Amino acid sequence: MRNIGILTSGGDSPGMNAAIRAVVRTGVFLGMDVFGIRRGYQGMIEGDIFKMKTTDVSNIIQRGGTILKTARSKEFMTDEGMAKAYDQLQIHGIEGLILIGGDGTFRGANKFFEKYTIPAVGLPGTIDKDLSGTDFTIGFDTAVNTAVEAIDKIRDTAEAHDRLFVVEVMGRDAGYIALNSGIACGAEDILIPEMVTDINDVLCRIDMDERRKKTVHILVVAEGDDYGGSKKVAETIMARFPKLDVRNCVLGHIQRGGAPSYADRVLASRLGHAAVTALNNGTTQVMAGIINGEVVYTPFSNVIKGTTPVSPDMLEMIRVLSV
Ligand SMILES: Nc1ncnc2c1ncn2[C@@H]1O[C@H](COP(=O)(O)OP(=O)(O)OP(=O)(O)O)[C@@H](O)[C@H]1O
Ligand SMILES: O=P(O)(O)OC[C@H]1O[C@](O)(CO)[C@@H](O)[C@@H]1O
Ligand SMILES: [Mg+2]
Repeated sequence: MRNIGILTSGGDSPGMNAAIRAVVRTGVFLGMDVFGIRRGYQGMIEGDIFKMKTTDVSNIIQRGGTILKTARSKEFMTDEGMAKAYDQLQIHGIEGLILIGGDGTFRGANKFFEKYTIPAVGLPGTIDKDLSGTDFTIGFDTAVNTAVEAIDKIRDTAEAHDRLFVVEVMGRDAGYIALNSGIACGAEDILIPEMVTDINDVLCRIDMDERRKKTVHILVVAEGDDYGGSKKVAETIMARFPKLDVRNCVLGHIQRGGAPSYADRVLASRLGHAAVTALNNGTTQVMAGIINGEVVYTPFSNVIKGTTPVSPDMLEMIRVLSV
């Protein structure tokens, strides 16, 4: 393969730049021309494509965001949009694609391959870690560390005022950021989409904490939790415990930015290198991931929407440690 394209798609995640760097440098090392496609599939449709040099990826390994920019493209979900994207690949002579994104990005890639047989290899770039086929996704570690830093600060002020905080972290369909930041910050409770939230149980645990004279309560809620978000949880608690001083804090997009952690830089570098090598060897429609320390390739169709159930031992541990 002579010419390959690379794009980032869906929500950005810290470490995407490190992945772009690894892809460009591996491609050039293998004698390929690597074309950057800006703004994900939307840029592919619009022909926002340029040839990348190894120096274009200098000094980016430590930077958050994505130098290629990203987008969610409604147009790519139409036949006309895909046809325009294919035309642009033909114009630039691009024979294969490296896609850094999440489940939606890979779903799109499979549809595109069915129509136009352009081979693609993916890298898991999402803070949510809502993909099977890899132990970690690029950006997850950094996002959890950002959440931990923020929740630690919230605990300081909560302690000063004897307050209860309901903190919402990202995770549209997966509770891994909530689970891991909650454990790391000693949260009193953690609400995640993988478990049906019984609000009466949550209220009971607060009641028990009150009897034990706990003065600070931190509840970490994943945005995708089935009860309806942290605001509703906070309102329900206020209604049941009018004497408690309750605050709600939504951490939001700060979790998507910032310098990637060392773990995300290493993961991105390994997967970027592995993905280009695989594409060059004729592998297609797979996502490169790392399981138990080894690079593995999982077909896009198996990667799509995979959250692993949270182990009951982990939940039991959270209850014990928050006594
Ligand atoms: N069924 C589909 N057909 C064609 N294209 C799709 C399809 N699903 C998703 N895409 C394309 O992939 C893009 C990215 O998908 P999505 O917005 O779901 O993000 P993602 O890749 O899952 O990342 P994240 O969830 O981490 O933000 C979409 O904006 C769309 O252009
Ligand atoms: O970029 P947007 O549209 O605000 O998307 C937010 C969503 O993206 C994610 O950050 C994943 O990329 C989710 O955690 C969150 O629900
Ligand atoms: Mg997704």
